Amino acid sequence: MNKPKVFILDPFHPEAIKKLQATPSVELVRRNDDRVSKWRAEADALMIRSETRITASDIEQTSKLKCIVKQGVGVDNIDLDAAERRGIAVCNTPAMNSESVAELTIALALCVARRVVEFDRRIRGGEAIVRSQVLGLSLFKKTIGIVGMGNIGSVVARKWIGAMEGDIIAYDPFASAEAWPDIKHRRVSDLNELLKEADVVTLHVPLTKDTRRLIGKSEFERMKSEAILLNCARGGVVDEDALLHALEEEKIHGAALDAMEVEPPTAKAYPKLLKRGNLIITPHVGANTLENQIASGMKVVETVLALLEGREVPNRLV
Ligand SMILES: O=C(O)C(=O)COP(=O)(O)O
Repeated sequence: MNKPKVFILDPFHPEAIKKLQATPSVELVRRNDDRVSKWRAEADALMIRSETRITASDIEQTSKLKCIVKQGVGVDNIDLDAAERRGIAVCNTPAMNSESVAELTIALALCVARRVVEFDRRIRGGEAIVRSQVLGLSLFKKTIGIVGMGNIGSVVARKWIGAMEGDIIAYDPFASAEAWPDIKHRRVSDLNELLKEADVVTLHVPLTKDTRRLIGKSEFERMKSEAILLNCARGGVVDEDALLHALEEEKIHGAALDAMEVEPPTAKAYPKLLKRGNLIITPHVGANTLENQIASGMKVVETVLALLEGREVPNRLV
């Protein structure tokens, strides 16, 4: 009998690949293999991250695909309805990257507040900054507004309390009122209330039809003039034209984006945004820590092997 074939379509940590190579019951087809384009016809299992898009048409063309296992949380790059129609299991690795994404979120908050990247850029550009003429903002005891109080949002809250001793306002229409009893936070049912009161607004929601452009022109109008916006979630959640306008008009102190509508973000795609001094852009690396890549990669492998053996897994979405 032929061994089930596992196709790896995105970059995975070598530890995870080694583990699969050492599993005699499966055959591995890696991204650099010529056969990789044949995944629709030949794959029993797919391993992906958020780079590869799996459309309804891709799924309809598959002949024996049993599962798609996505490293990370967001599954907006997979047509879940099409997978469900074909009885293809889709799994992710929930909560595994929370610490890494939350760390980057806090790092970006501090960098924007204290203008770290802006100063570095200006100094490298040859400017002799007069330090008495530049001020940052302190985040000590400031209020963070967390939009999406799930696994990642809750870790951001813990770190915020630990590092800044600040308050938490959370907006999450899907979390139960009893969620996170050990984290001191105030839940609001109106996003506007959070936007009005938060010194830092941070987004930790999936990209869905309800969250697309959640933060647009009127939301920026409601934010404090010293507010910082952080997006380590998905590009589509922020209206990027409205953000550009808010930064140009100095309606907020600054922003940081680890996720953008066009990735990788380039000067060609974002000629004006990339010129803003009060904006930090990172290339969707919230989950890119060595520790998380190893742990999450191994979790994906474990999930694929379980599904191919017909075992149930708790991280199955459809
Ligand atoms: O967890 C997610 O959804 C992420 O965005 C991380 O995706 P990545 O594994 O870095 O492609």
